[in-house]
Amino acid sequence: MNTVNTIKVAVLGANGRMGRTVCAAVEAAADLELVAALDAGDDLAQVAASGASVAVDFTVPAVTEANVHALVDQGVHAVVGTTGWTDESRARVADHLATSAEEGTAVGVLIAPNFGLSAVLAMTFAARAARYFESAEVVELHHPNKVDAPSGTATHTAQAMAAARSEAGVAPSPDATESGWEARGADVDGVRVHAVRLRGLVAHEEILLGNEGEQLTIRQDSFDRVSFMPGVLLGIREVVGRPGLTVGLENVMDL
Ligand SMILES: NC(=O)C1=CN([C@@H]2O[C@H](COP(=O)(O)OP(=O)(O)OC[C@H]3O[C@@H](n4cnc5c(N)ncnc54)[C@H](OP(=O)(O)O)[C@@H]3O)[C@@H](O)[C@H]2O)C=CC1
Ligand SMILES: O=C(O)C1=N[C@H](C(=O)O)C[C@H](O)C1
Repeated sequence: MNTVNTIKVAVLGANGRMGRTVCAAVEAAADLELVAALDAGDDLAQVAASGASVAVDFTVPAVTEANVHALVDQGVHAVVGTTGWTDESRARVADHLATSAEEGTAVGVLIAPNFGLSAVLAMTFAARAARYFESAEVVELHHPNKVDAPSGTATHTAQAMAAARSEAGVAPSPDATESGWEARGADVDGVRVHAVRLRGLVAHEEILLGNEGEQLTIRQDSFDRVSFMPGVLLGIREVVGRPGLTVGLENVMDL
């Protein structure tokens, strides 16, 4: 379907697990039109040439930042699910967007470590609960084809929990470990994050919060990549009206 009101969408990483699912979801949406499906080796100039106003990036951590800069240069809005972002790489994108806006092109970029509703809610609940518990740790569990660890979702979760704990003046989680630190997971702003890679899994996260005599466990499970699609489609529809950088779907959903 091709009407004047459709949003024209390009997908980067279109042959990947997420990219294939996004292409199918965009093609099935009456208000969206898939105009370009690009993968490794394709020329990104094809994005603007296709008439796309929004590009969705599900590629690999090594290339996603360069892709986003190229999209901003083309005046194309970006919805980014690829992981591997840091404070520094996000700041470079924010600077680029500000310069682009000053020059008259107001582009929006949405970077979300997880587009699944259950994951977004789990992260939000975890951030709210984190200051009420002495101990806080995160376990993320994924399929063994995943190239990065810890997951973007777990990193985002731990950072939000750490910020809430720091703001509330909560002491570091108690831990008497003297040796074998490699078994205690990654230290994300003081919150330990453990990564499991197991055949049969898709994407799962467990947030563990403990006090003397009690525990709160927040768990979310993504059993199928279609679960990310409502969030991705929401991001496409929203990003065109949100110039500048937005990080996290929770901000688009006003959670
Ligand atoms: N935010 C969210 O909700 C979610 C995020 N993710 C994240 O999305 C990313 C992709 O995951 P997944 O689909 O499983 O990974 P895949 O490896 O299945 O897909 C990545 C695709 O990107 C391609 N690619 C590599 N370089 C480029 C490039 N320069 N331009 C265009 N395409 C390129 C790869 O090609 P080739 O194989 O030839 O290198 C591959 O086809 C990961 O970072 C993952 O963590 C995943 C699920 C949900
Ligand atoms: O690689 C994946 O599969 C996923 N990656 C994202 C992450 O690293 O958090 C989102 C989800 O967990 C699936």
